[in-house]
Amino acid sequence: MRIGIVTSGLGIARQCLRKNTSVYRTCRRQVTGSGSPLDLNVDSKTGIAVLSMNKPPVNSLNLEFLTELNIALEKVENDKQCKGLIITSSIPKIFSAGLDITEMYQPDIDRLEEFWRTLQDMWIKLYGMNCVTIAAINGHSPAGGCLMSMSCDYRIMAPNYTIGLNETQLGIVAPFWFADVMLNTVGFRQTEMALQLGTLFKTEEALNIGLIDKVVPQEEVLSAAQQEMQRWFKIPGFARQLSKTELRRPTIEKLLKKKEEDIGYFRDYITKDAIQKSLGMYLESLKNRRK
Ligand SMILES: CCCCCCC/C=C/C(=O)SCCNC(=O)CCNC(=O)[C@H](O)C(C)(C)COP(=O)(O)OP(=O)(O)OC[C@H]1O[C@@H](n2cnc3c(N)ncnc32)[C@H](O)[C@@H]1OP(=O)(O)O
Repeated sequence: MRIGIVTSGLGIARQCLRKNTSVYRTCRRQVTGSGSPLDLNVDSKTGIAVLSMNKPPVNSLNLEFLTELNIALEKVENDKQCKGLIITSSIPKIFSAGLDITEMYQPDIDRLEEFWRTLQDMWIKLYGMNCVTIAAINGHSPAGGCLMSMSCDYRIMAPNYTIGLNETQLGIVAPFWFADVMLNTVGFRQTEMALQLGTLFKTEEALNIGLIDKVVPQEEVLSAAQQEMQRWFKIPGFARQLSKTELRRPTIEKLLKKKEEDIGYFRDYITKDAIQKSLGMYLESLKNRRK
């Protein structure tokens, strides 16, 4: 089954979310053309869903894209046929460039808050997914891209890319829940160094510190993820799921308790003059890189 979801504005996205049971039908109908930022393929035989991000140029996470991701995650979670989810990218050499910096630079405040809330929701869903989740990292994966990868159960990455929480290099700070996920993944010492230095790890370095679990050639990333999934499927689902929930629940609950506070903190922090200046300079440096 091939399902695509188009980004034709928040209206449709919200409509899909509200009428959750008809999401499949509604979205399939919309999809026929090209231009969908997400491809969701569910193989009913294997029970594996492949969610491929396809938002040129760099799969940056803006409000609309995060909304689409939320819809897709919800669909997978509600689909009794789906036992596993692989997240990957259709953009050559990029998994995801992380949060769309233009959402945070000179923002409209209402949209900024909605953006952050939607990101929180996406992370809560992904980190807490009952089904097995594997990140097939076939490109660079900085900041928000790294958060998405770390939120999966297993990470397979192609060589010669970078991954990490590089926020300090932008002059900003990774939120506590980004840091918590990294802590849960690689431990305190690696996290305190990586977060302060804003380290972007090369694939091999990421493997060495346990930020990713396996390296395979670029063209094998997806098939390796499909293969890995079989190992997880052999474990009785309920026992595996409960083990995951027990381990991840405290981290999710920490954010759930402070969701509104976190949105306010983010808004006040991001709109500070000094932070706006840093973001503006970083955006400029990205644009000038190719000159
Ligand atoms: C208390 C809370 C505090 C705040 C917390 C905020 C947490 C933030 C989390 C984040 O995720 S911030 C984003 C961090 N991301 C990055 O630093 C990645 C930046 N991008 C790159 O390094 C590179 O673009 C790339 C991903 C390695 C790809 O390189 P490539 O050479 O293939 O493409 P580019 O020519 O650099 O980019 C093409 C195009 O896309 C624009 N762009 C790239 N990344 C972003 C982004 N994250 N947001 C918005 N736009 C981005 C880039 O400027 C180019 O634009 P044009 O010049 O074509 O207009």
